[in-house]
Amino acid sequence: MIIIRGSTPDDCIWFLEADTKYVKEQRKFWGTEVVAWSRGVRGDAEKPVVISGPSGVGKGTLINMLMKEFPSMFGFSVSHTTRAPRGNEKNGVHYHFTDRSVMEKDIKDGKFLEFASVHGNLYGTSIEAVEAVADSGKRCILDIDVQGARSVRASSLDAIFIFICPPTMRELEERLRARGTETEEQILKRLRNAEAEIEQGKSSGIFGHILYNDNLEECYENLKELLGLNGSAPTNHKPSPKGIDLPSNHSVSKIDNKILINCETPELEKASKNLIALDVSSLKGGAPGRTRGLNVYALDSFSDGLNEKLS
Ligand SMILES: Nc1nc2c(ncn2[C@@H]2O[C@H](COP(=O)(O)OP(=O)(O)O)[C@@H](O)[C@H]2O)c(=O)[nH]1
Ligand SMILES: Nc1ncnc2c1ncn2[C@@H]1O[C@H](COP(=O)(O)OP(=O)(O)O)[C@@H](O)[C@H]1O
Repeated sequence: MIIIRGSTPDDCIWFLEADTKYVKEQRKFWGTEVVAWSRGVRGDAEKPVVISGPSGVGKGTLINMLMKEFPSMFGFSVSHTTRAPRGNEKNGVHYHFTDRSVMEKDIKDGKFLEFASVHGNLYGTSIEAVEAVADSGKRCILDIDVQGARSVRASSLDAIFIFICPPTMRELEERLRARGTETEEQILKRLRNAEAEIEQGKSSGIFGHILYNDNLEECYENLKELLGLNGSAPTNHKPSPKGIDLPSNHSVSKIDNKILINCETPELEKASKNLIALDVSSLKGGAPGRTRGLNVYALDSFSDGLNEKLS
């Protein structure tokens, strides 16, 4: 672990990853030794939720309902795509609309957690998209296809996988047509792909949960239930932790899983709260990009609190 002096509180603690799942994965991918640094992020993030299903089944509708009812709890992973925006879609909100050449280069540079060619266009989840949601203290929702879900399943991201099924193919076709966002040719392509997607969604073992979206309200209730959101409004949204100021003069020691930074403040009156503890016992090594679970707090070294908190 290194602490960078003079950096912002959110950017001052970094970990060198040794043999974490991510490093092993990247070593295998590149066929060479890999050095990975990841930023120490205080607190933890809840498991991301991966939602898949054929075009027109209602994924977007269900996700919107969830985000509307629990705005402080969920954040959407904004994917990249090479398809053209629909009339109501905003760049950076619904998707990052991008050129194929740019996206292919970013994929090559390892910026994507997963990507797939779907209905003739390239779609992908950037590592940054998922991490940005987790940084904001929210639970990340990914709307991705079955191939993407398979890649996420094989990655270091620990997630919940949900597949949404239509009641019938006929109903799926009606929804796609009624939505009115695709040309006839695109609708037919999406319907052709839907059969294989449903087959794989049900049988591949990727998805831990399958929900039928027949009646929308019922399906939404079932979704909330499996996310543990039924009943009273959840209160487990953690406030963002406050920043810490790292002084220029300090000494560092280690007791068990706690790293203590002793700040040398010359004035006695300022010398209470002069010890910062970094509890690394719950670290989740695990880039991409971040090591989560770091617990940082100030200790008053002149009180019994020190012994209490360290015992
Ligand atoms: N693998 C992958 N699939 C994605 C991503 N973003 C969207 N998709 C999937 O691409 C498919 C087409 O999405 P879209 O063009 O928005 O059409 P819609 O499903 O009819 O709303 C859907 O199955 C999405 O779940 C992504 O980042 N990665
Ligand atoms: N249970 C449902 N019953 C009827 N229409 C639905 C239901 N769920 C969604 N829809 C409608 O079907 C269309 C496709 O839904 P959408 O959320 O865009 O699907 P997806 O994101 O899976 O492509 C939308 O017009 C939506 O309002």
